[in-house]
Amino acid sequence: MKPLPRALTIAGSDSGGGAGIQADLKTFGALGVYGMSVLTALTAQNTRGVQAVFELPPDFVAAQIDSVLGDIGADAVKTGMLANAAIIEVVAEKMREYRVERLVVDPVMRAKSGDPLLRPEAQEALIRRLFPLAMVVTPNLHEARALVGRELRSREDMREAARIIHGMGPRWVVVKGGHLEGDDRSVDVVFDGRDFYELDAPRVDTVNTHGTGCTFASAIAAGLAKGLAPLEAIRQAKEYLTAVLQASRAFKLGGGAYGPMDHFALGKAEAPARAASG
Ligand SMILES: Nc1ncnc2c1ncn2[C@@H]1O[C@H](COP(=O)(O)OP(=O)(O)O)[C@@H](O)[C@H]1O
Ligand SMILES: Cc1ncc(COP(=O)(O)OP(=O)(O)O)c(N)n1
Repeated sequence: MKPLPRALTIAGSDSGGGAGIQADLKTFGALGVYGMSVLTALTAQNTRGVQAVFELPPDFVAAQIDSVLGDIGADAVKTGMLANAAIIEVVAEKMREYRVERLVVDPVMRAKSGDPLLRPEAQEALIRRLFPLAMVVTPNLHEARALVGRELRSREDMREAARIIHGMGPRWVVVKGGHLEGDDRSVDVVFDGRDFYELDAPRVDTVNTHGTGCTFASAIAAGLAKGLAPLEAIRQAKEYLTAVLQASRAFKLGGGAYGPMDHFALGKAEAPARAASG
């Protein structure tokens, strides 16, 4: 029997279940990957926003990584909310110690609600300590803007940002276009240091976009854990995310502006068809 691919997420908890560790583990499960988690912070969060954040001690983050990578191991690792510079330092040190090759860094800075998830002074540590270890980094437009220090309004701006961020060390950069205004497509720009690729998908008309970034980065990690090449893992992640967004449109949870997705909506949509044909 083929061993189950293993993926680890190092991220914060979203008590509302839409983003963070919860979205990551749902994505791993939906994509047939054995998921593990190292918590960096707890958030009291729902569809209305983030009400409170509790950052875990860096030593405890290190202990969790040792428990998982010292015993079970991982075929790919994904980072999400890292909260502060001390946690970033510890995570980077452990990625080196365990020689993690397939590392996806989602440079989470704030939630869609606008609430901060990374201390501003920690951005430097993210760039200097973690980016050089990353196989793929996945900034959204706001994060890319903060990383390169200029406004991004067009695809051309996204390409330029991808080029600059690539210079910070990662092998692949995906600048996500989910927040680009006035576009009926949802286009992400991918750069590997030589070539640009555009991942083009229809923009899904839905309020259920909470956790799209976490889901996308976890799906890339799942693909890498299965042994896919980076570009193929990125393409498949985009397809998965678009399909889940489409299938989750009727989902309604909470009273806030952005609802969560239903990661298992695809399986449910297919179930009656399978039963009918079987
Ligand atoms: N309404 C939408 N329809 C289709 N794809 C979307 C939509 N919103 C975001 N995406 C896609 O979701 C992924 C995550 O992007 P984004 O929402 O920008 O990230 P984040 O959640 O980190 O802010 C990207 O592939 C982006 O293109
Ligand atoms: C605990 C936690 N981690 C990350 C995020 C950000 O998630 P993201 O996928 O970028 O989704 P939005 O927050 O932008 O909807 C989070 N909110 N909480």
